[in-house]
Amino acid sequence: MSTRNDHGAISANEDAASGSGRTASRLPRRTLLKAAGATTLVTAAGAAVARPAAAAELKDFDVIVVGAGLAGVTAARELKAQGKRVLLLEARNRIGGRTWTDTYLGQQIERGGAWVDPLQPYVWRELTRYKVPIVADAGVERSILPTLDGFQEYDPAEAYARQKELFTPFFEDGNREYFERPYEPLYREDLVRRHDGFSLRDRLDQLTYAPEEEIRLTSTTSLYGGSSKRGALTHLTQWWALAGWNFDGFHGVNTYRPKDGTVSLLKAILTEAAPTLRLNSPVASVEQDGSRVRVVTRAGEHFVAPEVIMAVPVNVWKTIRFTPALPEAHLTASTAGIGVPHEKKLWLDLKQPADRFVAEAPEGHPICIMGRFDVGQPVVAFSVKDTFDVRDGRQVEAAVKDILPDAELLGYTAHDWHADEFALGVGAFRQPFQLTRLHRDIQKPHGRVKFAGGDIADGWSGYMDGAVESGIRAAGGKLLTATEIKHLTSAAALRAPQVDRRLYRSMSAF
Ligand SMILES: Cc1cc2nc3c(=O)[nH]c(=O)nc-3n(C[C@H](O)[C@H](O)[C@H](O)COP(=O)(O)OP(=O)(O)OC[C@H]3O[C@@H](n4cnc5c(N)ncnc54)[C@H](O)[C@@H]3O)c2cc1C
Repeated sequence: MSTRNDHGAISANEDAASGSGRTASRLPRRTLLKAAGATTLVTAAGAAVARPAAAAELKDFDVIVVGAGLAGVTAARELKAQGKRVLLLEARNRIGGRTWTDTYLGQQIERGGAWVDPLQPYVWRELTRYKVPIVADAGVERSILPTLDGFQEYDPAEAYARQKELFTPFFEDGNREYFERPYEPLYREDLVRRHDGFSLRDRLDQLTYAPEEEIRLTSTTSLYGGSSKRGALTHLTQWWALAGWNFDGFHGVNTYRPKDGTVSLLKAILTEAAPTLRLNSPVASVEQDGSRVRVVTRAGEHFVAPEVIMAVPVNVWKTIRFTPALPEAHLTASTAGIGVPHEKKLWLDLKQPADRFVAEAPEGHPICIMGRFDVGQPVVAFSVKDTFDVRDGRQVEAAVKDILPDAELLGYTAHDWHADEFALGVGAFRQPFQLTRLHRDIQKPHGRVKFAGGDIADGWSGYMDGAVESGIRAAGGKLLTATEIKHLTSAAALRAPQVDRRLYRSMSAF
């Protein structure tokens, strides 16, 4: 491989030390890490002011929100609208959590969540409210799919037409009633129960596709944790229902992005919320005592308020000490995990191929999906293989070349979300039985402690939309009615840049 610089054990080690799990083959990391060590009080406008720890001056809050991802900042804004004083505690040195606008090779990239869609009413409403400009990717020119003896190139329209035929029976068994109201996943709990125990692998087995057909589907079915056995059929079916019960809607959700990155939306919400934001403040424990909740950071600072909203990923709950202990459902969910494990997102500097393509690989391959979605952009790739070590440049190059033998990899940058201690996975994708056995209970407060996050949303759980919905719910804000959702999604579709959505490939939330 010809490299402009090598794949960098040095930067990989720095990342491991910082606990971020990110591997950057070229980015200067020292500046970032230096900033991460400081205790910083940040104004809503984003200006950081270094301050000594001063717990005494930080006690007059009505609510403490833990986690400055999309759910946390949305909750903070809703609370502000109710006249509440909010302290927002964030573990990292940045806002955004599992969304993370960064740069690579001088270009804007998203290391986490990237795409938004008019079919997603909560997040689209926020984008509209703050006039955040939206762009559409250009769509792909080539589609590369696995066959039984390698990979084959197709015209994308042709490839997706076949995938549509294969995927549609996956969800449609003549009965759509079990997700009659997709934003209320347990509205027909009686019917959902019949399906909730099935994994995606179970459904593949039921449908008895020919091996050469099934292999075209497993990049999707294994995307939720590395094996098609992990993900629940009901979660994918709910997304399918939210997308309008059709393949085009489902595939199209990876078309649009905020032009200036997801961070532009986060900043807009945060500016309105104007909480006291404290970065670099990982919370170690949450103790309820009579009428107050005490939140203690790892550094030993403590803050007290009558109410707390935990807007951290479900997978992270188990790492925080709660007194009294978390209810069983919350602990079970956190221990088993709802956020998809093992996922890494990579950005590859490929000299060849230079066109816009998408390539899918079968279950078990180190790279599930990769593609270049816009002219001149680096190639984005996703891996859910537990043994794939993105710090090892040789492994990365071998995985890429296995799919694209002529590829010329010049460099890459990656983030391992599973190794990231403040995420412990990517977005939500429930496992069998988690919807019917846990979902309702883990949305419930634990005394004076409430929970928020895209992982426990009713609608687009696993997407940014779900994070907004959940932040509104936890803060006691007004959720959208079915009529409002219908109205918003059709109006939003008209405002979105018009492109041929058949040329886009869903990576679902990931
Ligand atoms: C690789 C990847 C790709 C994705 N692609 C898409 C996509 O294209 N479209 C889409 O809609 N969604 C996508 N998602 C999902 C989406 O990003 C998430 O569902 C959403 O951002 C979750 O928001 P949240 O606020 O619930 O959680 P988070 O964003 O995780 O926010 C939680 C916050 O809590 C903080 N925290 C954690 N522990 C502590 C602690 N102990 N003390 C204090 N703070 C703490 C974290 O640092 C974080 O800032 C993707 C996610 C990933 C990772």
